[in-house]
Amino acid sequence: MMCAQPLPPALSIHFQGPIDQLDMNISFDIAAPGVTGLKGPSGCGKTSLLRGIAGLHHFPQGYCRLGHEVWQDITVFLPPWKRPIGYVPQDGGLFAHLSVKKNLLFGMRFIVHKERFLHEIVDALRLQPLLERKTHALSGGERQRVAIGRALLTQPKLLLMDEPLSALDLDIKTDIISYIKEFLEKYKIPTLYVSHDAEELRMVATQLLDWRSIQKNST
Ligand SMILES: Nc1ncnc2c1ncn2[C@@H]1O[C@H](COP(=O)(O)OP(=O)(O)OP(=O)(O)O)[C@@H](O)[C@H]1O
Repeated sequence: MMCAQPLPPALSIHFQGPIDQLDMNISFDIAAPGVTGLKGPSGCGKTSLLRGIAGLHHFPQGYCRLGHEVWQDITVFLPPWKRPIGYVPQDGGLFAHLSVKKNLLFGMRFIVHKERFLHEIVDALRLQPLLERKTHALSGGERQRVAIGRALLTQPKLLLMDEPLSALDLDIKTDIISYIKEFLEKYKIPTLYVSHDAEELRMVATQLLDWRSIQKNST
């Protein structure tokens, strides 16, 4: 009789070794899709961890697997453009030479029902008045909303969010968190969500990771 193989963890990470001044040694598995909140002291390496998962840092001893797909091990290192992720960096990482609408459309080429999907996200993130603007003419909170919209519109297999709502005030933040949660549940996108704000993490996350619990002692 065939036995069903247990499903692998949704995300499995081990990064060890130096990048610039940082000596990273962390290891964790995330068992199921959902929003995993990550907190830790300033400068501990959270952004560097996300960049490692995105393939923007190459830790000397690294292992990174999403579901059955290995993105990094001793023989493999997938470049960032081959990793189906959505990444919302702290500064938004928008393309300065493109309008808000063109930023949003970037990466949507494989999405069906494009117009309807775009309309839904623009509406939920209140981006309609910004669509023709250049990104240098946006406030911090506007940049963050555009960056979130751009990441969601690619329907990634993994979403990495680094302080994505830090510039928004509570009213709009609460609405946007409700929408993001609904979206991620609908499309079953595992998400790693970094924030210093305990209340924000409580609202958005289905589980929490503390940096100290994933950090391994160097030998
Ligand atoms: N480009 C860089 N060159 C040199 N050192 C860097 C660079 N970027 C980050 N670091 C250093 O690496 C360490 C980890 O930085 P990182 O941004 O990953 O931390 P963080 O936990 O995200 O911090 P914060 O919560 O303040 O955003 C810090 O000591 C930082 O000074």
